[in-house]
Parts: sequence; C-alpha cells; structure tokens
Amino acid sequence: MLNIPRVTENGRLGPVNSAVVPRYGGAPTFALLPRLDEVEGTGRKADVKVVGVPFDSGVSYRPGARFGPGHVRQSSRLLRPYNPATDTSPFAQVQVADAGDLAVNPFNIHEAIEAIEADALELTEDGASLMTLGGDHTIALPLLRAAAERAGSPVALLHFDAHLDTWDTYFGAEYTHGTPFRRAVEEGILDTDAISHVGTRGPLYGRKDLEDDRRFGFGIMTSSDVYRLGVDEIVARLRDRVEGRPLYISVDIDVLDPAHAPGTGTPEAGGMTSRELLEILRGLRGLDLVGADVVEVSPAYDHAELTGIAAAHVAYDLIGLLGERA
Ligand SMILES: N=C(N)NCCCC(=O)O
Ligand SMILES: [Zn+2]
Ligand SMILES: [Zn+2]
Repeated sequence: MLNIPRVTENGRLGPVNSAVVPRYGGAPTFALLPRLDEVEGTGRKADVKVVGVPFDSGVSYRPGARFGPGHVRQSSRLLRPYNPATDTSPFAQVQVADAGDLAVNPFNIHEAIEAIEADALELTEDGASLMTLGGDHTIALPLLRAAAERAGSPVALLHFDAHLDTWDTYFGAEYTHGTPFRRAVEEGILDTDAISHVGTRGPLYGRKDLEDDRRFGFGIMTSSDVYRLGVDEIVARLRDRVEGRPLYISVDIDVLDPAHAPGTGTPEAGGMTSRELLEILRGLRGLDLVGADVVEVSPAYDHAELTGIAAAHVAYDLIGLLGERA
C-alpha cells in the first residue's frame, strides 16, 4: 500500500489507522507508529524516538534478549492512541517515531557499548529523547552516559528491577548485565543523592552486595515494600527522592513476577504485578524525565506475548511521561 492511512492528531503523524488497516498486518513498528525517516520525510522532527538495541552478550544466565526489540514491537500492535489512565494521547502531545534498531557488535562488548553511546548521542542531538527497547541490561550504561552528557550533569535514576545490577564483575568481566549501575556510579554519571532501585527481591551473593549498594548511594524499595506500603506511598517516596532533577528510568522487565513476565533471562519469584508497575509509573508524572529503557525481554521464554505485552505497555506509559516534558 502506497499511502498508509495514519491517525493524525494535533499535527502529529501517528499510528497506522487500525480502523482502515487491520493492526495485525504491515510493518511492526512500535505501536504502529511511523518510522523516523517517514516523519522526517514530512518535514517534521521527532520529539521522542523509540529505538531498539538487539544486544544480549552481557547476560549471565538465559540468553535471548537480543530478540527483545522485535518481540516488543510485535506485542505493541494493540496499543491504542488514547491513554485513559492519564487522560493523554501520547502520540499527539508530541511527535513520536520508531528509529529502528542500532547495529551493535555481538562479539565485542566494549565496541557495542561505545556504539550505543555514540548512536544515542546522535539520536538526541536534535533535542529528542529516547525510549529504548533492549537488549540486556548492559545497555543501560551507555544510555546513561549519553543521558548525562545531554543533561549536562549527572542524572537521577529510578531503576525497576528484581536485581541490584551493582555487582562488580562476573568471571572478571566489568561490563555485563549485572554491573551497569556500579560502573555508572564509578563514572560519576549518576546523581547519587537521587538514585533508587524499585522491586528488588531474591537471593543475593552475600550481605556485602547490599552494603556496597548502599555505599554507592542507592535507596531500595523492595518488591515486598511495594506490597506492604502500597503504590501511593511508594510513589510519594520515589518522587521525594528524585523531584527537580533530570531523571532516567530503567525498567528491567524481570521486576515483574514471572507470572506477569516469564520471558526474561534471570527470573525471580515474588515480583510486582504489571498493574502495580504501571500505577507507579503513572504516579511519576510531572518529573523531568530525560530518557527511559525497558530491557531484558527474552522472547524464547515468553508465552502468549505476556512479557512482550507488559513491556509494550510500560514503554507506552514511559513515552507519555517523556512527551509531557518535551
Ligand atoms: N537481569 C539482570 N539485569 N541482571 C541479573 C544478574 C543476576 C546474576 O546473574 O546474578
Ligand atoms: Zn533483573
Ligand atoms: Zn537488570
């Protein structure tokens, strides 16, 4: 089809109009949004760019997150343009486009990390912000580097994850999916007065893991805190920690219980529900969100697109938050 009919609201080029073209056909861009080159071809510029990073050479257990971006896009076909939970139309408030996947070397982690940082800087040169689909959690490090560079200062971080990801090395390797936030603290790109994990749970290697993590400045809202304190109290405490600072949000999909997100590399029992995660994110409106990622979706372990759909909805709400700022 030459002219694909799109929802055009508020002057923004939106998703394929699924009242005309069935949503299960055609190119699986995120939420059926236009590609970046299509948007730029109309003389528009994208304020929020969805970008995939098909990289999983940093995993310590089950592989497969390299297929995450494609799976999340496929699972995002049913997203509709209006979000009643926030009374916003995320694709109409700003221009959103799918920038495709970065080309990253699967055999050289150092080269991959450099490429991700450089590409993230290039994609944000025009003032756009990035909604990144991973990929394993290694990719958060170069994304944070680029975010801090663009913000002109270290950034606050809300890290949704079952894991701390502040371990030191695995088999002597410094750059893995279990170590990005320790490296980020060492590099001085995080505002260590304003960093917190959310949804942490599961066995650790030892008490020292928590001692190190606290020394780096991280606060922790565990999965059990979310259950016991409830969403509103968690939101209040998180806002208190990061308000008024440039903020990056990193969501490892394994923050969800394996019942909600089985398709991931290092699952842990006792996680939050997708409803809780979405409600917490919706409580973070009005903050200075400069970038976000959703990582660790490993489709070979997924069933019925459970994990892909959860990740797609999380990205949809994050795009809403990014767009409010833009
Ligand atoms: N899923 C992420 N990002 N990290 C998990 C690392 C857990 C481990 O191998 O000990
Ligand atoms: Zn994790
Ligand atoms: Zn992680």
